[in-house]
Amino acid sequence: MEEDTGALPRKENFSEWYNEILWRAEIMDVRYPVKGLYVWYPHGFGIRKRAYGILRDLMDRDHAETMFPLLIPKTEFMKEAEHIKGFEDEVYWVTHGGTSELDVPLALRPTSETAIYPMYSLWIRSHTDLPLKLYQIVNTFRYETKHTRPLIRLREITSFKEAHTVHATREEAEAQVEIALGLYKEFYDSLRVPVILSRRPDWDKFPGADYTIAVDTIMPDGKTLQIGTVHMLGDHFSRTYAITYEDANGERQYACQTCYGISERSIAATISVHGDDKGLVLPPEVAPIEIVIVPIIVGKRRDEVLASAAALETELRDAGFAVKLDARDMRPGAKYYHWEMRGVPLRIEVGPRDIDANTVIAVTRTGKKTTLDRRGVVEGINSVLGAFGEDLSQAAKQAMADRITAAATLEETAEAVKSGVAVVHWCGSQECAEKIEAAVDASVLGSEIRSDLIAVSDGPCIACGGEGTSALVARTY
Ligand SMILES: Nc1ncnc2c1ncn2[C@@H]1O[C@H](COS(=O)(=O)NC(=O)[C@@H](N)CS)[C@@H](O)[C@H]1O
Repeated sequence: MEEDTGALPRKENFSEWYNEILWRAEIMDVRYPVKGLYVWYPHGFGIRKRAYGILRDLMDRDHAETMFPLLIPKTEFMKEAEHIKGFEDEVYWVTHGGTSELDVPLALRPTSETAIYPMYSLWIRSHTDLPLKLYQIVNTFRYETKHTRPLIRLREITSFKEAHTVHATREEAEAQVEIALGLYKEFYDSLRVPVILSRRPDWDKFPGADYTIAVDTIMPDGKTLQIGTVHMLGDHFSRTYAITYEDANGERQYACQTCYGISERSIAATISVHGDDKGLVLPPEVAPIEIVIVPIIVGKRRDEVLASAAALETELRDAGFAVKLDARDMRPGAKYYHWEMRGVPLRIEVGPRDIDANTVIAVTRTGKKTTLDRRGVVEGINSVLGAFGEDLSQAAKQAMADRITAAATLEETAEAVKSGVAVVHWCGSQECAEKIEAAVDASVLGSEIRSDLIAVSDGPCIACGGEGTSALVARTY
């Protein structure tokens, strides 16, 4: 990769900062010659690998991972009316195999309900087959006509984790919605990304679902990014795809389902929420390189310093850290710049003075400097990295809190959404939502808000004065 040493745009110019950080920190190459498709650089892929490793650990608690085919026959895809309506403008179709036309066109999965549920119908016979909880991490394809953006709005979603669960009763499915939301909360806590949960208005729910609960974060420019969704499907799809089971009394019942998805927007949020003017700032949990060791070479003690640094690298690697010794023939400052750009959480400096004092200097990516005893250095580093992660969580939470404003009128709402999220009272009607959206040029995101940064209350709808409850209004990605 060509090394560019020019300064990054300031993060306050978020759009320019985001575009530039993707290549300067070697996340994605956006030069692939198909709109909405991008290429992972190895460093970016390393972040994805670790983030999705955490996601898999969470999902594997009580789901099984599998993989369904990419191509979906039009006959199956066209069965669920609402689902089709929601996706017909976004589906890619395969119409030929080689030079011969296919008798049934095949859809590239935009999401996999219509691939999976015909198989669920074959697999599920009795209540003893339930609950069934599967997920897959695959690429999906959506012909997005809005502005495409790497990691945020893709035409090939390369990291689409979709879970599809089947239950004997609606109560169980409702409980699964809560479990899914808990898993997503844990996942984003690991990424140190604060989230707000809310129920999407009916016109914004997943096509074919009863209701959708969304997980949003607030990006540095004040716009929200939907970084996960959980859908209660009820028996809509089980009726369409004949997913039935025999209950304990031998009666045939329709199953009740949920599905929930996360994409590489999770990576976009991590990069955007934590990054600064010097580049990426990665939580230790997802950093491809957690620690970089920089030897401070001073004249005649060069060999001694390099040997000490190499011994430290081995000890830290054996302790399980993703550690790298940067012994390049380069000024330390240039090395600091290189690894700060790539978001390495911790730098360890080793020089002659440190060898004499039997210490090392630990400097976190956000500039906190600690002198650690060389003996017990692993414990020292663990506590420094733990504190660093907590600091990231706190800073991100404070940044989100600073962007949430209670608004009692349309004017106050219009002001608040310029820099973040407005919390307003809304009666829940589509008519008032449209009035609010037209007046403030932002979207009614959702109600039934769950966030420890927002106190939900009742009050007069800011559009009609009727009985309302707290709802989110914001500009969105
Ligand atoms: N074009 C896109 N690019 C990147 N991420 C996307 C895109 N479209 C949706 N997503 C992400 O994928 C998540 C799940 O997508 S979804 O349509 O809401 N839900 C589903 O497809 C369900 N079948 C979940 S299994 C969304 O919450 C959003 O975070």
